[in-house]
Amino acid sequence: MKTDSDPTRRSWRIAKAPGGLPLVGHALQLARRPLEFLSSLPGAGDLVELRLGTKATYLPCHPELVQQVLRSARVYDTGGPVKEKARPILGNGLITSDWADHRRQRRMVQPAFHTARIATYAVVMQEECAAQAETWRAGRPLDVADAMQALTARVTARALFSTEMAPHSVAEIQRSLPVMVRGAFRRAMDPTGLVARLPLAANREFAAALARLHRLIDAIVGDYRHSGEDRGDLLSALLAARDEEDGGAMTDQEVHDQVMTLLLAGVETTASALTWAWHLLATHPEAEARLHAEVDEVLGGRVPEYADVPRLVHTQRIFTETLRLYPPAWMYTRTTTEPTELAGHRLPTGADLLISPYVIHRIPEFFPRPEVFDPDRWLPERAGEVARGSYLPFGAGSRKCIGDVFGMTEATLALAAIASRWRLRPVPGTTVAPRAEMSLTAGRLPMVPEPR
Ligand code: HEM
Repeated sequence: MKTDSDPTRRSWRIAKAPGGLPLVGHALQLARRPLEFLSSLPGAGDLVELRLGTKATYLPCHPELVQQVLRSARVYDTGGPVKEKARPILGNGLITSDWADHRRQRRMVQPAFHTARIATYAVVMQEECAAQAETWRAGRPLDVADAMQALTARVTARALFSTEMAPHSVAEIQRSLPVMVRGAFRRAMDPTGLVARLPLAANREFAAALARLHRLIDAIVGDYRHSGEDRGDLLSALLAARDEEDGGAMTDQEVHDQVMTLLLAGVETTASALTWAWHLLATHPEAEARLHAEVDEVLGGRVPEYADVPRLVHTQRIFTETLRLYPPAWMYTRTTTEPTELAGHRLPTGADLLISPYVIHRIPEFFPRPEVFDPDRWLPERAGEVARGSYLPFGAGSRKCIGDVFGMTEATLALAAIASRWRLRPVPGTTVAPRAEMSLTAGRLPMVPEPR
């Protein structure tokens, strides 16, 4: 990896984003063409000020500045209007909690993602990936986005709850989660808060889906609490967690909020990235051929399992590179809790910052030929080309994705299980363009499976 130059001696370029309008500032540009607009800003400076309405908001366009923000979680806390809108949906879990409470929560949830636990969840991943590959029919087009969403919803739900309640709960989560995610995104994007209050069918569907999910999670948490067994799943780990400082357990409401948070954070992100991976493979035959060669060699026709993951190195590099080009968490926010200084620029309390892995991952200074899908840029001998701290699909610091290993393992197993049986071909005439929604999605992606 490249090393940093001394940040104290650096002279940072501070700039204002061009083209703001009176009253709305840059809000329309951000709402209409977020990826194009944000990606145009690193050319202007290392720290760029834009206005959302009348409020100054900052986009750090250099990895050192992004790292500084993400690693100072007390000063740059999660916050702002997006978090306030997420609270009624997610309650007070890892994503919505403030800095002080987050530390305690993270300590409690972390053991559920311990390597030994991931190995257990990998059994579910292995079964579901093989089952997904089984349902496809040669020559019959399928919506890959839909298939990947179904796969990751089933994996996450079964990793969470492994009991006899699983079939019903998995079906309910598959039905209600996408409605909940769409509704949450609409609310996050509406600065007025009015859309949520209109008597629209979409709002009624959202409220019903949210109520069903809450009821389901309440019932399952109640059942687990009653039985007291460790079923080896995520929920058992959450219920068993004890705070190392005060020995306390999480309340049912706290566990409930963590479960909602894990569902919202874990399903669509992994599904979007997997969908992009299939699109990239179909349009990059050399990477696809090497994937096929690797899965044939490592698996020899077997269903992939956890122990295979370390040997599926090209498969992992494909997913790593997919996350660079199309990071599902394309933008997230922080708000300052006290006056501070970034890049030598004074920021007041309450200043909002936008962190965009999508923007950083496409700056040529940090990723040579950034538009090119090149899984080999992650070969150990080429790792020096990538500037330290510039690869951010899972964030950084104390709020870094808790499900990063879970997601990587799931995606590696899914790519290997499916690629060992199928080659996915694009349906002619389909145009694919990234859509910056709750995740960075490809929208519907019809493809035709061909047996290998
Ligand atoms: C490829 C898949 C994934 C990507 C790209 C991704 C990305 C991210 C990012 C960027 C963050 C940090 C956001 C911030 O700093 O504000 C995050 C946090 C989080 N992710 Fe993931 N994630 C993925 C998969 C998962 C999975 C599978 C789970 C759970 C099963 C999960 C659960 C969470 C949780 C709970 C948080 C909040 C962590 C905290 O604040 O302590 N994610 N994720």
